[in-house]
Amino acid sequence: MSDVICVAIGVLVDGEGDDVRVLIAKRPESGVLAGYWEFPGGKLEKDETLEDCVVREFAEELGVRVSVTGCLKAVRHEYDYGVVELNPFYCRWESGELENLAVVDHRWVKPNDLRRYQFPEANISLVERVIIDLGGKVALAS
Ligand SMILES: Nc1nc2c([nH]c(=O)n2[C@H]2C[C@H](O)[C@@H](COP(=O)(O)OP(=O)(O)OP(=O)(O)O)O2)c(=O)[nH]1
Ligand SMILES: [Mg+2]
Repeated sequence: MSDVICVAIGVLVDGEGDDVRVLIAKRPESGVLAGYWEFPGGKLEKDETLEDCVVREFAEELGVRVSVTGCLKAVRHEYDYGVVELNPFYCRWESGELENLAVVDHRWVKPNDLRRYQFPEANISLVERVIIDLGGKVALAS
């Protein structure tokens, strides 16, 4: 069996209660999962922690510095090009302004509206988890 592609992704959360929003980004129109909406992130590099990876990817893809506030359960999914392990983290914004550096679009969406966007198959259970986590008045670790 070929190696698992290890990926760290971030659910960047802003606001609280009824005003809570999460950031989603649109993948480029070429390459793997072209044009799908996603949580920003990417492949783990050598000698890097998953948390460092997600922070680096937000800087590279969207030009912002984020910090990790929590983690979600990892999910594995088999695509035709290989098995991907998504390691998701809750993040919060620290500094910088969002720019579409390596994504083609980004949006702040209400958790309940996430289902309107086309995410990769691997994200389906994760999207439901995020809606549950952010749907209540539960304060995220800060
Ligand atoms: N970033 C991200 N990747 C996802 C998500 N869901 C999902 O199945 N993937 C897959 C697509 C890819 O096979 C893999 C991560 O890919 P990526 O294209 O973001 O990797 P990367 O940023 O390191 O990009 P590159 O260096 O290969 O250009 O995970 C998601 O929500 N976010
Ligand atoms: Mg990426």
